[in-house]
Amino acid sequence: MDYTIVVIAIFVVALVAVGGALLVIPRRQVGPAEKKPEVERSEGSSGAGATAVLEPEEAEGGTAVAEPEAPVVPAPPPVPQIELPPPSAGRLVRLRARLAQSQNVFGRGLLNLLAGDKLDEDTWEEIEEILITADVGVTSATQITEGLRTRVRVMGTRDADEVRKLLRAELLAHINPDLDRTVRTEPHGERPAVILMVGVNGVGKTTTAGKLARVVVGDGGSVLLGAADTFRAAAAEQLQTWGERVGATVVRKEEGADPASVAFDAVAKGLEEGVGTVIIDTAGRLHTKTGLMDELGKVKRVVEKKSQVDEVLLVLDATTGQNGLRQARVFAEVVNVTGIVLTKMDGTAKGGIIIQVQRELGVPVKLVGLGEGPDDLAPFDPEAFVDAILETP
Ligand SMILES: Nc1nc2c(ncn2[C@@H]2O[C@H](COP(=O)(O)OP(=O)(O)OP(=O)(O)O)[C@@H](O)[C@H]2O)c(=O)[nH]1
Repeated sequence: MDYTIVVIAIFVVALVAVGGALLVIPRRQVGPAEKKPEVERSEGSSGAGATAVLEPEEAEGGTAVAEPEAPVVPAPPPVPQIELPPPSAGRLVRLRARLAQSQNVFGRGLLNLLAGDKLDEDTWEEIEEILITADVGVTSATQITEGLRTRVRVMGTRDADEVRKLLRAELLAHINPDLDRTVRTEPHGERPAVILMVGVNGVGKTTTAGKLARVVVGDGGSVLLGAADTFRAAAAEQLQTWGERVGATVVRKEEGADPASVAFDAVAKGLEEGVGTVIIDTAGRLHTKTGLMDELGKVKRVVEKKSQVDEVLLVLDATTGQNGLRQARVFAEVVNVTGIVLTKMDGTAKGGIIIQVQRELGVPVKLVGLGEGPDDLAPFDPEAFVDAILETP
């Protein structure tokens, strides 16, 4: 009997022990699975290709329950920002400080000498030298000095303001304010105006083509750019960027393609799109005069099958002085240059080049580059230029 009671007691204890264990074990197993899997999105996870990263412990053994993936919506392609550049009017006035800064030596040097105690032979020689140093050219420097000397004598004045006025008038007369400096960008009915940019590499030709496109757009026109400088692939690339910024089509071909065919296609496309102005950048390598003549002559002839060429703008780097002038002469001999663009005027004290180049080529300076910024190209205004040189308010 006692034995039976002992056996029953052992059985009951064993039953309780097994039951308790059964109750505890399932709980432990449920624990980790209850935990929600953490899903971390990589940067920019809103777009396509977002990666769910599992925590290491879950990846090892736990049953990770991933949240349903949100439908992947591809990011829209970036819309190029089309800029609206400022109009051309008043640009030189805006950039006057830069001009005044670079031409300061030239203007102030002259004014200081003229305001000195004595105006003798030596002083007049110094005045002439300053003008020559500023690239005015020997002939013009002599004429300006003589003209000023006569005016000062006739007026019998040494008053600083009066002398400044006389110098202003003399310089202005040599820059010739009466020349027509209009850049002909206006279309002819259905036909766009065509502008050829010529000049040696590195003078800022491609940049100027891009800046000019902005001037035209800023003035309310529409533009197409032709990358006929097929010599350098980067030039077409550069032009493409300029075009995109103002929403202009750029016609280009592979490196080494025939520049004339690019120019022809550009004008044809310009007609088709109904744009007002087609600006064509050319390579104009100065390897030989005959080569240059062939290349530019062909471009011009081919373009003229579609439309007249309204402007041939010769781009010159103002910092290159006499070298630039030599280049200018060669270009003027091979193509009918209708206007000059002087770039990098912000980087030289030799603003007198304007007088010399106009005198040599008989062609007006129409635009000046005064910096690397996209809108640092201004229509040339003789009065604003002289006032900046002399810092006249
Ligand atoms: N400071 C200053 N830099 C300028 C001006 N105009 C152009 N540049 C710079 O001159 C450099 C040469 O300009 P590009 O337009 O590439 O010269 P390019 O004549 O077209 O040369 P290619 O494309 O090789 O024919 C660039 O760094 C321009 O930013 C200007 O008015 N002032």
